[in-house]
Amino acid sequence: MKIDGRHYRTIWVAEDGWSVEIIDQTKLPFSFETARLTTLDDAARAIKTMQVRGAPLIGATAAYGVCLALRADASDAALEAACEALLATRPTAVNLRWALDEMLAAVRNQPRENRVASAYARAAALCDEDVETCRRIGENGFPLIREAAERKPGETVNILTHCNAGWLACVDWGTALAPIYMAHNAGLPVHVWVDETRPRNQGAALTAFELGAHGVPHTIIADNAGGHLMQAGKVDMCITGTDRTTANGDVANKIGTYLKALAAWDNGVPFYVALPGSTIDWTLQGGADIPIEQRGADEVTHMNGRTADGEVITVDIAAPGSPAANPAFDVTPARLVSGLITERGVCAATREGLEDLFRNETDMTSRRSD
Ligand SMILES: CSC[C@@H](O)[C@@H](O)C(=O)COP(=O)(O)O
Repeated sequence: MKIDGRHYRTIWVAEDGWSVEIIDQTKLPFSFETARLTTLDDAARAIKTMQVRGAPLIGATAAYGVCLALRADASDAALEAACEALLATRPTAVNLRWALDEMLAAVRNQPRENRVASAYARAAALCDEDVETCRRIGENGFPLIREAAERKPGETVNILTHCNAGWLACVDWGTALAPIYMAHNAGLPVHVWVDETRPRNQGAALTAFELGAHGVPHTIIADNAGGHLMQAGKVDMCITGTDRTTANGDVANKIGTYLKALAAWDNGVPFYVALPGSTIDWTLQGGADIPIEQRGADEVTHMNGRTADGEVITVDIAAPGSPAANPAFDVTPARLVSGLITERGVCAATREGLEDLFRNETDMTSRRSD
């Protein structure tokens, strides 16, 4: 997508042909900065500290992390150690394990002297595939918005989203936001309610930033406002992303997604979840088994912001000394999900729905656990 007229992906190989550049998302929305990754540790740190985040982008960064590790040491032991280190960075998004499996499959049987080139080729292909996958998610979700527009001619379609599942969370386009970009580009009148998404504010900071950069009308709301807006008839549909979807259609996504799905259910508002096939964990039969990342209490007790002087600072917002808990994701049961928007089409959030679209993948288990 474009920033100030220049097209960016969220991750790319630098002009030197080997180091990896990312958009540093910890600096957004106040400044647009890129960062350079030159080692495995850089890549692991970028994922852990959320310079890059969002399920598909975590996978893409891990793929390049393997490339950087192999440049230093292309042995089997180093390859295994790199995958272990990257896998340990964040537990919930299954795209991380998927991407590492893809990288292992691409390089494991190669002679050492070929491994670096094979790794870079596979990582680049993974990124290209992610762009195409997200574009197709956009195409497949677009008719849902068009149909909503047809039901209220001349009026704006209001879509609520949670967290950031836009191009900043992927390599380009996004998942939940891709259909919205397609609808906006096609001239449909869309408006997005952007949940601020405490504690890290991915909605207020990232979703609002990228929608604004693309000229999509949007309004940031406090996380607790969605239910009220739905009761007032001001939400036509919700679309979110997901970090892991289990074989029965349960979806893990940023904390607070479940409450939005409950409110949508109670108000008869369609609740769609957009995802690439790489986000499906066929090894899990239900959401209760999804590992939920527990992040630092400081993210709850503190907030980043910019002062009137333009300085970006962190401030305390909680009673000093009070403990805080920070589960970063929750699970929305499949029964609350109106449909899953994938690169292969839209399906019911059921085992049958997913298997119909991804028949070839249903026997897929992690290559690492073979
Ligand atoms: C296309 S991204 C889907 C999810 O990864 C996204 O909605 C989300 O929850 C991201 O969480 P984050 O903690 O910012 O990585």
